[in-house]
Amino acid sequence: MKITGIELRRIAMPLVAPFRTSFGTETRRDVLLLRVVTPDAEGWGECVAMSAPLYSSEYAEGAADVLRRFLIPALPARPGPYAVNEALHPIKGHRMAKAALETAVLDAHLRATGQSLAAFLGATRSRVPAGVSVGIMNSVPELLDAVAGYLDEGYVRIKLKIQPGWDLEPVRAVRERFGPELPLQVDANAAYTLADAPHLARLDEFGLLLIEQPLADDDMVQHARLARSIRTPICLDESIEAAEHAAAAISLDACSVVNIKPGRVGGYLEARRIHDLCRAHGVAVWCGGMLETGIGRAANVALAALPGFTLPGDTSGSRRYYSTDITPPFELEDGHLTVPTGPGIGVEPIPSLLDEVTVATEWIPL
Ligand SMILES: O=C(O)CCC(=O)N[C@@H](C(=O)O)c1ccccc1
Repeated sequence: MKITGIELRRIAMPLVAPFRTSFGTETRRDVLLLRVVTPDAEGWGECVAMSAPLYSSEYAEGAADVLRRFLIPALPARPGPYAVNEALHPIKGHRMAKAALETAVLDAHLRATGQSLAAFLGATRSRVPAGVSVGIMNSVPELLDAVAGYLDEGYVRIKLKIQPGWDLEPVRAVRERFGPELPLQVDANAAYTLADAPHLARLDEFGLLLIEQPLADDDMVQHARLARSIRTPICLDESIEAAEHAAAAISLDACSVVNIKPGRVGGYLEARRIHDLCRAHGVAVWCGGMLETGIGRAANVALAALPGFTLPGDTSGSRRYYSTDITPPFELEDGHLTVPTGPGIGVEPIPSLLDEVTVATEWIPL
C-alpha cells in the first residue's frame, strides 16, 4: 500500500468540565490527529500525548515534531501494518507519536482490505462494559453528585482519582453512599511514595478492585514492595510502556492488573502483545483512556473486546468529555459501548465538526 502523504492536524476540544488529576487539571484537549492517504483508502490515528509533558514525557507539539522530522521520513514507501514498528524501532521512545502513525497506517490498510480493527485484533465480543474516570473534586458532596450522575447514565465501574489529602475521605464517602457492591477503583497517577504504604493500606477496608499507579512510573521494585504491604491489588499504568515492562512487572509481582493504553505502549499491536502476555500469566487487563476523541475511542473499544480484557475500562461515552465529538458519538447502551464493525476503526470524523475544532493542518507528501 503506497502512501501518497500524511496530514498532521491539530484540534482543540473543549472539555464539558475541568478534569483534575494528581498532575494537573485539563479544561481542553489539544489533540494531534494523523490522516494517512493512499490511493485505496485513508487511515486515521490519534496521538494521545497531552498539551504538556505531565502524564508522560511526550506532549502534542513534540509528537508533531518527531513525526515530521523523524518518524514519517523513516517509513518505507509501502508499509504494511507490521512494518511500521520495525521501521520506527531505531528511533528511541516517542511511543505515543509512533502509536498514532502505526494506527493510521493500520486503519488505511484495514479500510482497503475491508476488515474491522476488532476482527484484525481478535476481538471476541460485540460490546464492552463502560467504566468512568472521576476527577479530583472541590468537595465530597460535589464528588458524590458526579458519581450519582454517572451511575444514572449506566456506568458499570467507577474510578476515582486520588492524591495525598484526597483519598480516604472521598473513597469512604462513595462506599457509604453507593454501597459495598459498587465496582470501585482508584488512580493515584504516581502521587505517593513507599513511605505512604501504611496510609495506602487503609484503603484496604473499602474492597477496591485495584489501586492504579500509586508510585512513580520507574518504581517497579518499589511497587513490588508495596504490593506485599497492602491487600488492594496494584494496577500499573505509566510503568508499562512495552510488553517487556509487563513481563518484568509480573515476574517481580509488582502488579496483579495492567491498564493497557495503546498510545502509551506504542500502538495496538504492542497493546495486543501485552494482552497476550498478561492473559498467559492470568493477569487481568483493562483498556485505559486518554480523553480520546471518537477516533481513538473507536480503536480502544475494539481493543477492549479482546478476551483478556476482563475488567471494565475507561472506555466512556463521548459525552463524558465532549459536548460534540468529531465522530458520531459513542453512547452508552445498558452500560456498554458497541464495538464498531466497519472496516478499520469503523468511524470517520465528520468534516464540518472537524473543521470547527481544527487549529492547524500540515500536509507531508511521501
Ligand atoms: O476516560 C478517559 O479517557 C480518561 C481516563 C483517565 O483517567 N485517564 C488518566 C489516567 O491517568 O489514566 C489521564 C487523565 C488525563 C491525562 C492523561 C491521563
